[in-house]
Amino acid sequence: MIFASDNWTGASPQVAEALLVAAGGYAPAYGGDPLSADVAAAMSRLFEREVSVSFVGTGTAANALALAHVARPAGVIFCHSTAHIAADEAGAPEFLSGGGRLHGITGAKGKLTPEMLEAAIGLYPPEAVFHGQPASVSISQLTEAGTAYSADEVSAIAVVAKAAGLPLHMDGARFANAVVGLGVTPADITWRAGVDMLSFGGSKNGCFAAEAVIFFDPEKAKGFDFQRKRAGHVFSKSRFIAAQFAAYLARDHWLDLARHANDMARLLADGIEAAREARLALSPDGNEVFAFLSRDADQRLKSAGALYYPWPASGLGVGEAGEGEVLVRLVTSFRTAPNEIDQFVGLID
Ligand SMILES: Cc1ncc(COP(=O)(O)O)c(C=O)c1O
Ligand SMILES: C[C@@H](O)[C@H](N)C(=O)O
Repeated sequence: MIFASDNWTGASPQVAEALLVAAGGYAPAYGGDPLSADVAAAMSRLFEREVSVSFVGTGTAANALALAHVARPAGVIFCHSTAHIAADEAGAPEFLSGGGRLHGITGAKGKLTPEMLEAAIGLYPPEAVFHGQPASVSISQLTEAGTAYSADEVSAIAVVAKAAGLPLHMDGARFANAVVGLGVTPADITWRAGVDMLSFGGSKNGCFAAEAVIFFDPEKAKGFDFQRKRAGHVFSKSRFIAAQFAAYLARDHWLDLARHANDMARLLADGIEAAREARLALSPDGNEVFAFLSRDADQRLKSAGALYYPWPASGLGVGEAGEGEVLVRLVTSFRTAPNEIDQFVGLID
């Protein structure tokens, strides 16, 4: 019963096999290999328009470098207060952007609302040199609450960002889970909805370490690779990141992996809803389940070897844990087995 994080999960056999095949022979270094070009073409097909694709090694690098690329002096990056860029990246966005600051907005279910974003931007009038100047907006898809923005919700955020002249970034560490959960195309919830830059994550969903920054207008990617190089993310053997993505995207393998993870999360959420010693905090849109467990159930689960994290209620908009309860995050993955769910549910019933 491993529900700590999809960061704990290994790699898909198809991705592993592709990496072994790519290990043979020679190939031009630093992105000049044919496989890297193939992946760029595959991503353009996937997003139904020409896109630029830049590989990086972690989701944090993808986020921080994308936001650094659009940074401004005394720039302010608007995001959710629980956003990974605010809570779990050790100041990488601020550091790589040369001192940009994050302005956290606490909308329910891990989401920004257009109204809250507009109000926050309004706190930084252009002539107010003391407060800094708006630089960008970043949303997570899935959010850190395991929820997904609908295409209309993304569009509404983009309208406010564009009205203020701000680029919109999407942290897609779990983008695959959002696409499957929403039943939409990748284009529908990105550039068609006004997203300018996407951190396209593969590491949590079956790759070893494969992340990419996608610009939906390749013109706006000019100069980005200098950001990437000086942060040490221009890979000498780029073909090994490319090989992972090639296998990941082939025949929609990435969606199959995410679909299984989401299905397991739904199964888990249904079991929690029916249980006597647990209650669901939020209905999952992807592969993250937030639940209140009784402390007795929490103890029983841990004694049985279940692994998961307690989770702060702030930003979820679900209220605090009651007396004798604990709020936890349960993350499923492509490797989660139905019998793990059955075992977990059997211990909270
Ligand atoms: C929502 C979200 N964004 C970004 C990241 C960053 O990824 P990494 O840990 O690879 O830097 C994570 C990590 O799990 C995440 O959960
Ligand atoms: C840092 C931790 O939150 C990680 N991003 C995860 O989702 O597991």
